[in-house]
Amino acid sequence: MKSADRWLLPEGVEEVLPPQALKLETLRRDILDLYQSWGYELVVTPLIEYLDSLLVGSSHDLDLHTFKLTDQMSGRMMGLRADITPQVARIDARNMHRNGPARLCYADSVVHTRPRGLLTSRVPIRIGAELFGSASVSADVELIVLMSRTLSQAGIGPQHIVLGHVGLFRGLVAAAELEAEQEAELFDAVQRKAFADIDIWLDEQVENINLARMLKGLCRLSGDITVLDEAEQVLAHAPPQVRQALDELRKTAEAVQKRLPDHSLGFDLSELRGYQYHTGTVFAAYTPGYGRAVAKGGRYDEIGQAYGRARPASGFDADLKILARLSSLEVRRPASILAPDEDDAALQTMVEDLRRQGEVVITHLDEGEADAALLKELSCDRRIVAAPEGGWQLVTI
Ligand SMILES: N[C@@H](Cc1c[nH]c[nH+]1)C(=O)O
Repeated sequence: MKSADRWLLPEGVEEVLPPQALKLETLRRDILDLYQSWGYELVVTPLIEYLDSLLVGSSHDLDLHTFKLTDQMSGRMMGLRADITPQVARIDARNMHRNGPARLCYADSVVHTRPRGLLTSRVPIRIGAELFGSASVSADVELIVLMSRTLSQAGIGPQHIVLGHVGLFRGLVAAAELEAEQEAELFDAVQRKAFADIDIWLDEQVENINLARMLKGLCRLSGDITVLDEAEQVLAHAPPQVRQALDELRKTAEAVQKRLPDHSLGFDLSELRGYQYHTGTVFAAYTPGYGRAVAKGGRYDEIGQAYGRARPASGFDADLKILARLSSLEVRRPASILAPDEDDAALQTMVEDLRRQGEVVITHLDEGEADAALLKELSCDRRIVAAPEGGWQLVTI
């Protein structure tokens, strides 16, 4: 190994340096304060835990993204968390003992075996909120609005919010009585939005022509709110659970539009991003200049069952590193004060007082006067000097 290669970081693994790290931390604090003001309580979940508990009830996709290693103490397999949502669902099911809704939030690193997308980190910092114990449309609306406020807090806009409902596809697939393997094939084509493939596949595999027609129509339903009217027609004779899903989606859309009147709303009725774990309304936020969802989430009512207590659940998360990258907020290191390295009680008191008032005071450790280059490097605009009449004074540089 060449010595230059020794310091090379693995692909998708990066350091965050000043001033970006300050921006990231500022956003983390502000967003967690926002969640607290909405009643979401902070939880901290372990970075590493036994694989079987980490992956309980989770998708094949999450399994693929999870780094695995052997625990030297127990000999059991452990995994590095690739998502925090299932851990928080477990906390709600096993530890919280709440009868009413539980609102929880988090901000922590996750690790991925491979990046989720082009230019995506393998060590994102997930920040998110989850609400357990309410199956209402209002709970989804609360989370969609909070997701949007998260982006606003980070100085990200304009925002485009896209809604979908996995119950539409699921309900039609259930009615068509597809085998798991067939469902996976169709799912794959739908995710790729390969319309020609979908049509051929449905003609060959689904005998009920009405269901095949509805599935073909559903895959093409994306765009603005008029999509919901089209869906009414395409799905007019769909099974009751599909009609109910459409009804929920419309109610959610109307309430979100009222709460966020200046946001553009879009619909993608075959959005299946989190199909393996989402069960109802799904939502994502987009912003110009970033090709993927900046924040995403949805309803996942069944996950708690794996932990012994099924509760309705809904939530969203975002990668704080991406939020910091897209943020228009200016977060700068504050100007600082340079203090001499003198063992003098009056000087030390003055320094402590200034720090308590929120000033940044840096001790000048080197021999001799600080030159202009050093002052610039330390971002100093003032310094403490000996006053002619004794004691210390602050002077502007
Ligand atoms: N953790 C989910 C998003 C989500 C959060 N809460 C509910 N859903 C994902 O990675 O897609």
